Amino acid sequence: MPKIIDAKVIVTSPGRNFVTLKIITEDGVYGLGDATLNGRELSVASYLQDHVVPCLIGRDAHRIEDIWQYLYKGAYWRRGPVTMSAIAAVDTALWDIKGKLAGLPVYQLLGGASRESVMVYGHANGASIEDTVAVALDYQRQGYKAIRIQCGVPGMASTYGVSKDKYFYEPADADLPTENVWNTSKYLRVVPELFKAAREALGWDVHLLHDIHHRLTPIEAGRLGKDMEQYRPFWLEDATPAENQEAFKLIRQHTTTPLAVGEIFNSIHDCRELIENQLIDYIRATVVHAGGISHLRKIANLADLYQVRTGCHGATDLSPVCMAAALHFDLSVPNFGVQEYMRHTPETDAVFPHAYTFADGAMHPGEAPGLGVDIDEDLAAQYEYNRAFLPVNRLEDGTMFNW
Ligand SMILES: O=C(O)[C@@H](O)[C@@H](O)[C@H](O)[C@H](O)CO
Ligand SMILES: [Mg+2]
Repeated sequence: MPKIIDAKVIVTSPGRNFVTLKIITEDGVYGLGDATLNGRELSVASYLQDHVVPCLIGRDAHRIEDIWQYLYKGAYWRRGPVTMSAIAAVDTALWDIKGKLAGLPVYQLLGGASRESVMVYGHANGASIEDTVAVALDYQRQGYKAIRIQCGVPGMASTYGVSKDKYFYEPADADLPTENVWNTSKYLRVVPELFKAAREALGWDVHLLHDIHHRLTPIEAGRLGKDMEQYRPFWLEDATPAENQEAFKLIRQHTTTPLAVGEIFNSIHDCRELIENQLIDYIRATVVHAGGISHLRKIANLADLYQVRTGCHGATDLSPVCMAAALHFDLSVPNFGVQEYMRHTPETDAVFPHAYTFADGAMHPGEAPGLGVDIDEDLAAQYEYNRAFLPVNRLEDGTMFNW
């Protein structure tokens, strides 16, 4: 058996923070797993270092499901983003090891490719409608078949999803949370205008997506969905906070615009009600925050029964290790929908050399055994952890609101 003899937690910050688990077996084969929880990174690093690593030593790296159950049931305190990100890191690293030992890319172990490559969506954002459309046109020229569009709201100083740098969006930008201001009625006016302008400039052959970031009430979301139907969005994401999943019934009653939810979900139990009641069209859970490849497959299998497709979260705070794992998963599942792809900076790519590639609006995980992603530990050591927070959001009268 490939016995686990060591596991290290590597914290690095090549432009932003990443936590990576490296599991090493007796014969020197190792695997990597992403454990990054944006803005709360060190809690997962400690969970792994102090509470998980000691339990891994001496175990058979081939027994992925057994180790998953051991960590999940054994912790007693089930679920939650910290626990599930830590378990995800172990699970991902073990799939990487299994692939390397088998001499096969992970997608082959998951049943093989269900498609040639996976469609990804890029982020076009700008301060104004014109800026956003110009960036979206650039994405279209680069071959993207799906583009998320977000623009600044007139009369507001800052808006979620609109960054200083047009191409490298990074919301965790300060060592104490930045405070943003929000006005729903101004926002509700600008989004249909943005989509109208984008359809006029980009045509109808490209998929257009939009992220609401949990900021609407169900009835506001229903109205926006209805206003947007004429522009045929691919999806509206996170229309309303998803703790109250009943809310989606109200949205559904009012619109046929497809709905996507789930980037902050961490287990199948968060997804189940929305999927079984057919209240969503795309499930956004991904490898690092939802218990790893093993657990995400269970979510996808449940979703497949209800024609709900996958749309894995793929922001820059998910490391290239998560991106690689997501691509192997995407290539294999029957009910794949789309994969989010926000490019990492060259500094991040240098720390995590990887086999995955982008061409013609789609990505492929490559044919390297395992996940096809590595970590340059010497380079990683040069980038010290940098405390960084996601912003908070207030209404104009000062009320704390959803970010
Ligand atoms: O859809 C998305 O990519 C966003 O919602 C993310 O940028 C999200 O805000 C960050 O990943 C939070 O860490
Ligand atoms: Mg989102």
